[in-house]
Amino acid sequence: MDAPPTRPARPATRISPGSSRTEPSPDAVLIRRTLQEIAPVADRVTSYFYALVFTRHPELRDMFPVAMDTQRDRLLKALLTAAEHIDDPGVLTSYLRRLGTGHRKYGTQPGHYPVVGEALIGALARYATATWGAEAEAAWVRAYTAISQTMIDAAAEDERTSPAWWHAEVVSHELRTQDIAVLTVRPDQPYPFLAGQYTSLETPWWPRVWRHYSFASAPRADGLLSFHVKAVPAGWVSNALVRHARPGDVLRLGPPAGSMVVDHTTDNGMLCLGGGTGIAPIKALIEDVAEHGERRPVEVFFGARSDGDLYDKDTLLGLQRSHPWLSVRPVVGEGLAGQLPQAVGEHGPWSSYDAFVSGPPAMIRSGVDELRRIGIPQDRIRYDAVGDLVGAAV
Ligand SMILES: NC(=O)C1=CN([C@@H]2O[C@H](COP(=O)(O)OP(=O)(O)OC[C@H]3O[C@@H](n4cnc5c(N)ncnc54)[C@H](O)[C@@H]3O)[C@@H](O)[C@H]2O)C=CC1
Repeated sequence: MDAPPTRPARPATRISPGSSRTEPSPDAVLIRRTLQEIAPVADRVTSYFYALVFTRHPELRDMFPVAMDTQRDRLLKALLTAAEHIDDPGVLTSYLRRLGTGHRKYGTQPGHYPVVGEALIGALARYATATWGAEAEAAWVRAYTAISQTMIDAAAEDERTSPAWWHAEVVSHELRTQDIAVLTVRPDQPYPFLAGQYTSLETPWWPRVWRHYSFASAPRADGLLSFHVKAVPAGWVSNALVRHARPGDVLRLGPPAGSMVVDHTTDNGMLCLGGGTGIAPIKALIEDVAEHGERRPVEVFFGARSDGDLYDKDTLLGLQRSHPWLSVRPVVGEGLAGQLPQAVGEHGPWSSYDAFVSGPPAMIRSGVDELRRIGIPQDRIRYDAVGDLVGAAV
């Protein structure tokens, strides 16, 4: 799941606009103006921000991966995203709380926040020269103080009930295709999560490089967790997991996250689109419905580029045989922008269904568009853009 960014219509973990205020506050106006000004030079702002952090506080360098190219802008991006939505406390608070608890696994302490705040202000002052001044600085200081306090409080609260991370030993590694492996791991402590959620994962081969993976099973009585991993070109973590991981290796897991979960208070039908290894959390959702003894219709479309890529077809067809309420339709095609959503459009009607979409970012985008087109309201379409969680909040 070393996946590129996406911009779906209702990301469960992304901050979206929607404030009840009609007029932005003066602080929000200044913050947005600053953000607009730095947007064209975002790369330089990012480099300068990290240079400030590491030159002033070299001891913090060890908290970040050795090679920062893939991850280096996550922290800054998260902070800028949060600041942009400073007027939207409802959405912002839950985002920041996740960000705060998710940072526990990096070893983040309350004392680190002022360091980051200084670097943030330093980088903005240098690159947003047209907007910068006493007022803009005061607006940013207020925003950052609120942001960091929410993160610190959430981390402190989480510390009372959860570890900062879990160790998990690989207990099985099954190569399903040349590039796809199914890994099962045993966490060292109970790991509570909901079917459809994902976690962040670090391998021993790439310390401090974390990637998101969805759980491929609902919570199990034996506590084991499973993941479907596809080795993607230049994907350090995914290649390590597919080609090097063996039983006995120990990974680290962050906390669970994501809202692509089953609402057990309704018996609406479920329409699930899973593309490639995006079928993993859909399989977890099916198991969840089966365990709850529900009889709601579950219709799954499993998209893959070729027959060989339908690596989990037998498991899904097996589930279909044991559950009369479940229907699984494999959809195969090469490079097919639009084919999976089209298959959904051709069946139906779906207007009384809840929808779940999981897969590559472009598939999520076109899938969500198609689902809306066939009449499923936005608020009944669930997905987590796993490859593109703003700021890698977990
Ligand atoms: N919770 C989630 O959203 C999860 C997402 N993923 C993501 O799923 C992806 C899986 O990668 P692969 O197995 O290589 O998938 P893939 O690239 O082989 O594509 C899988 C399916 O999606 C379809 N698809 C791709 N682009 C499309 C588009 N623009 N419009 C319509 N359909 C499109 C393909 O035709 C195929 O049917 C990764 O990006 C991974 O990060 C994986 C697990 C969970």
